[in-house]
Amino acid sequence: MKLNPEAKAIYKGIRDEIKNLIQLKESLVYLEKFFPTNNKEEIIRRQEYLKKNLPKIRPELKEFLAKIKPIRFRRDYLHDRLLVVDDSELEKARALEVCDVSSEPLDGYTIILSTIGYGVDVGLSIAEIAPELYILPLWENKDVLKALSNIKALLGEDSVSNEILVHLREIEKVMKKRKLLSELDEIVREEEKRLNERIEELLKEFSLTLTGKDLLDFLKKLKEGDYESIFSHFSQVENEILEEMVKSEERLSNLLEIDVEIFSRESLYPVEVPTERIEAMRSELEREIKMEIYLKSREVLRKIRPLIPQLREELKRAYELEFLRAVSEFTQGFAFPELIEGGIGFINGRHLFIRNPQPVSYAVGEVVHLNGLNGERVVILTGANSGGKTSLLELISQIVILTHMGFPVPAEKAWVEPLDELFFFRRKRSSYGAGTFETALRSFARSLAKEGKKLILIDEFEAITEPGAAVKIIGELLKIAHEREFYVVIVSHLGEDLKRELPFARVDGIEAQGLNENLNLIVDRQPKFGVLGKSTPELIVERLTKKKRGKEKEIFERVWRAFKD
Ligand SMILES: Nc1ncnc2c1ncn2[C@@H]1O[C@H](COP(=O)(O)OP(=O)(O)OP(=O)(O)O)[C@@H](O)[C@H]1O
Repeated sequence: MKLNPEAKAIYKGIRDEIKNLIQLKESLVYLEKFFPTNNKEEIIRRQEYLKKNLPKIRPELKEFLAKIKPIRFRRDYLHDRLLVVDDSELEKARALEVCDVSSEPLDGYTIILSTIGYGVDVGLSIAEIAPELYILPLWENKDVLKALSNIKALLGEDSVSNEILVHLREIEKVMKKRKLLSELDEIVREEEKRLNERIEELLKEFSLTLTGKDLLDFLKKLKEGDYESIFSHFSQVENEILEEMVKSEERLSNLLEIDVEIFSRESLYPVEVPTERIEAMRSELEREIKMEIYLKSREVLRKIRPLIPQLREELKRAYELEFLRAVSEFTQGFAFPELIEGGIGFINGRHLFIRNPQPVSYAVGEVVHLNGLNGERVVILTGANSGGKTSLLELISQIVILTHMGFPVPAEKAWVEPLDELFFFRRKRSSYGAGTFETALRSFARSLAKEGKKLILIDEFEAITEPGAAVKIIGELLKIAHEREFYVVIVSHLGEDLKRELPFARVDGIEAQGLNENLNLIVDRQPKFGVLGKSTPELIVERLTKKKRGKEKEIFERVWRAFKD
């Protein structure tokens, strides 16, 4: 569908509004597929797709969909392993580009894999040689798998993520160990601190027991040269300290599941584990954990590999669902328009960007469902300042654009003929002058010259030229539009003059009904069909007469009287 720049701006406004509701960037591509189209079958296809899918959307889906992220299985090169293969397989193995390959075992690798019996037996595939490339992304995205499972459950469907999650539990233990490894420094330093505190306690108790009579005893034995009993006194505390050390090491052994002997028996207090010893422990643990992760991953992957394509499908569907969810949120209370021939109309349409708008019913062309119309294709919309004329043109555009996107529209009911073009001429308050007039005239004429089904919306064309000339120009252009069977709604204050020129046109009016107690205009936004809208300057003068004081009031009173006479 062809949209001139102003119409396109309205389309973009709608698209951005939906875009803002979409929580996942991967879902945005779906929105791009809904650019307005003039193809009736395509509009119907889109409507049917949305009619089928929107009812599935429930508000509870939102929080789970927000947690969906892509699970990327990256093809990394793993430097920790060597694959030993027969000479004849070297080329094929290297082509996998997943780890170093050799025809004989080499030093310096944590994991040695082999197809010819030099290490852990493997087949020549990435899943066998580097199963972690599949399993670790799944493990790191357990939240995504859980969310997917919840989403499917809300749809009353089963998800493969449930089965994947069950199998992933098999690597839970080793993954916990891997986490501990990353915290090894803190764990050892914490134990070291605890041990030192315990030793301090022991020493404190020990010094307390040495007071008084014990001290005299001690001195006596020293004089007598009875070192044995003095040493035995000290060794008692030494033993207790050693016992505490063993306890600490046992605690670490249990936690890390390796033998731990890291506290020096040479210096008993304060205890300090040398960094090299922690590092040695770390590399031993790392080696063990890497091997265990490899073996477990391979075991798990053998079971879940066949589920991965379906998982990919489910993730894709989740992105689509998030798009649908945003559309559903945006179109709450909207209705699907009926595609008809001969006109455009709606009942109780609500402007998308006005808060609590007064619903408005409107039509151009042959729409039998609205009373008081005679199928006029050209309509002149007149009436009160700030009555809502521009807003009505916007509302018509919104309904027409959403219809051509295949979406429901903000109205109770709507009937729209599929069009080839929407042309919206918006009056720009800032730009007046010969240049503006010429540009506008040219683009108006260009739109009139081209074939196709069209809706032309014009907001106060006369504002950019003189009223007298405007009647002639607009009159002639609208005659052409009428001959070519285009639909036109034109906002104009020159209703009476234009009506004379264009007997085929309908004139509608939005009317101000008076002033309320705060002297604000009361406007009925619903245009009256076939009725010229009364203009409001009179009401504005009345308002100023009532609001102003003194000399100014006198002036406005005189002007107001002029209206009444
Ligand atoms: N259906 C509606 N319900 C509630 N408010 C509305 C409605 N239509 C328009 N308005 C409000 O009325 C004000 C004037 O609207 P708008 O600019 O469309 O009027 P207008 O007739 O084009 O005015 P002007 O003659 O000055 O160009 C805006 O603030 C708009 O939000």
